[in-house]
Amino acid sequence: MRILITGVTGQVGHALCRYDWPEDAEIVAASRHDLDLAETESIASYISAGRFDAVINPAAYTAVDRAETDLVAAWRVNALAPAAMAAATWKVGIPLICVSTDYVFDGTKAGAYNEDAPISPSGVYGASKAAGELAVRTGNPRHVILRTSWVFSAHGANFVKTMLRLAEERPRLRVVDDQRGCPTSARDIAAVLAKITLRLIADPQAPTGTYHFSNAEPTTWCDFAKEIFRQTEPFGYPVPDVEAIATTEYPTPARRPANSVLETTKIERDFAVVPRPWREALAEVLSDLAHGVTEESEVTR
Ligand SMILES: NC(=O)C1=CN([C@@H]2O[C@H](COP(=O)(O)OP(=O)(O)OC[C@H]3O[C@@H](n4cnc5c(N)ncnc54)[C@H](OP(=O)(O)O)[C@@H]3O)[C@@H](O)[C@H]2O)C=CC1
Ligand SMILES: Cc1cn([C@H]2C[C@H](O)[C@@H](COP(=O)(O)OP(=O)(O)O[C@H]3O[C@@H](C)C(=O)[C@@H](O)[C@H]3O)O2)c(=O)[nH]c1=O
Repeated sequence: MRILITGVTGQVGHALCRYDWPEDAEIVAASRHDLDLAETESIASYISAGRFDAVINPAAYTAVDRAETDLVAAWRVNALAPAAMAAATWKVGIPLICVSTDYVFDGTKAGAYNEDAPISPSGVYGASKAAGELAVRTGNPRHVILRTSWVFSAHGANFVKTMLRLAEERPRLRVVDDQRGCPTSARDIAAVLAKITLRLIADPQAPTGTYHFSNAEPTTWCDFAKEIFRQTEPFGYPVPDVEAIATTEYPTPARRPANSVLETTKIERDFAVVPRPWREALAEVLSDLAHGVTEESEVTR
């Protein structure tokens, strides 16, 4: 079986390429150079020529603040490209697995968001991802949209690596303590995406639709930062003071949801997925970073 993976230089795409796929899986890892998703017209021919059995699309325009002023570019990659992929995959009769975000919610709900909760994105990134979701839902009934949140890994850009970099530069960090969510390891997301993809390829009756997946145990960005430094202290990394601040004290171009905790019971039931606590996944990533396993090495499969 041939599986196309996009966004392979990113956190999730890279983890997917390093996943321990079964022997009979041929992974086609498409970088921007192979398939530029901003060139919407090229997507259909690439997919129809590829003779794939499934497409996994973690590629996205993920610069949340930059998207506010780079709207067309964000919409091209996050909305138009998934639309073209949905049409192309439906035409050749294969499933499409896309990744979406907790930022489709406005964060005003008190508890965790389930898959049926109304979406109401507050920024361009979230809105463009929501449009991509809609296009996938309407374009290919054999789809899974996996919403996740606060992704981190040893590879690529993320909050964990930002905190470690800032700790080298400053003795004191100020981090918002009134936005709640669940940090999620890219490696864990990749394992879930692989499981779903293999099931969809093997079973035409496999469940489809929208699913939430994150690591377990909601937290705030501030407590996430504190835990990063608690865990890195034994490695001899600098440990800054972390000051809890309100969102109003850290103005950003894009508004982030105050609560974007995702409820994961549906994916646990339908795909037998068991989310582990993010602190456990964080320990794995920090250990990789401390031992120089940055996962930057070339993907060979
Ligand atoms: N990061 C996060 O915290 C979260 C992410 N998500 C979603 O998860 C998915 C994976 O995110 P993550 O791995 O962190 O993203 P990254 O930002 O790490 O990677 C994005 C990937 O998309 C690729 N890409 C961007 N534009 C294009 C283009 N025009 N053509 C081809 N490829 C392109 C990038 O390629 P290049 O290197 O060439 O730019 C890169 O490989 C995304 O769909 C994102 O919306 C959901 C929740 C949280
Ligand atoms: C660097 C920094 C950030 N912050 C705040 C800003 C923001 O509210 C929060 C997170 O900051 P970041 O900009 O790193 O994260 P952000 O880009 O908002 O992360 C999001 O990325 C997209 C792609 C997603 O889909 C989301 O799930 C989420 O992971 O922390 C501080 O309070 N202090 C700091 O020093």
